[in-house]
Amino acid sequence: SNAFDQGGKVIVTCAITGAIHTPSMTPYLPITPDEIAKEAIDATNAGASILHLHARNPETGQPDQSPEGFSQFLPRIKHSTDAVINITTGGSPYMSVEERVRPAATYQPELASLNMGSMNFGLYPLLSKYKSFKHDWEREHLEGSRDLVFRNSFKDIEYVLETCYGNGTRFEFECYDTSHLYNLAHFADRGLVKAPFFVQSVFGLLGGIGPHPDDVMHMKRTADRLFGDDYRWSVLGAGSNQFRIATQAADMGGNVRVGLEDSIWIGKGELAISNAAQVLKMRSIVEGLGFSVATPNEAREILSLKG
Ligand SMILES: C[C@H](N)CC(=O)CC(=O)O
Ligand SMILES: [Zn+2]
Repeated sequence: SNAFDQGGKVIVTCAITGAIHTPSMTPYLPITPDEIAKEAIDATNAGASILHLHARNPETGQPDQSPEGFSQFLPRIKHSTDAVINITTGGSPYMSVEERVRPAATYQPELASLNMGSMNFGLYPLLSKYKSFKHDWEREHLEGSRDLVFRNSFKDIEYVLETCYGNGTRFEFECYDTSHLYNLAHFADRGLVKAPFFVQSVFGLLGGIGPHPDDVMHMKRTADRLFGDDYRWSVLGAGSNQFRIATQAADMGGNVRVGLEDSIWIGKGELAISNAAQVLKMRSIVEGLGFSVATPNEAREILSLKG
């Protein structure tokens, strides 16, 4: 189903910092717990109802998937907002699934991301855009992706499901291609995932499906055929495709994801100064289409979350 069936409500997810972009790419990437907490609270006040969260090393900005790393900002966010907390199990594509699932297993959030297939994860083309980096790990992070496989085997996916389902945690199913939709259908056939499925279709990440409007239509048509009314569709566009992809989907009643995890831009060649700036731009597009942004409780209703 989509906004047309959701009372004209569009769920805006904001992915605050992620594990793809690095500190030398933009001065606005939240790194420290204070920055992550403030950005998350501001994004919620701007209209986001779901916060997709990663942690980072406050000194170097390196992805940090330790429960301790998350403990530095989670309580403040929970205290200051009623946003739906969505903890990553993707972490950084260089991490093992055991390491990646620990924060979600520890904090038992309403939502956790679940990547629905293994894939090449091409970040190295970004190298040509930056002459120098503050930290050595940044260049290694990008260069290493030439030979990187983001591993999400059927066994890995089962492991995350088994680890989290008992906690009432539901999933943001990250689907980077139609094969990932079929993998989700496979787990649905096995009764290992419960409807409604929150499908986060990812466009324009090198190694996954492209950012062309036909790609968006193809993923939506495939999801409609495989899941009918049993899914809630959402999209994210990587990099400079973010707003074009989100607008196309919102026009079709789709839910959307923005945030500095997915793109550091607010417009052509213009850096976003905050996550809230992207949420506000997305909100004006959603309202311009005659829809309205869902509140956290409306999102809980639409996604059947444990609350
Ligand atoms: C393209 C996004 N970085 C996908 C993502 O958010 C993965 C996760 O955290 O599990
Ligand atoms: Zn993520």
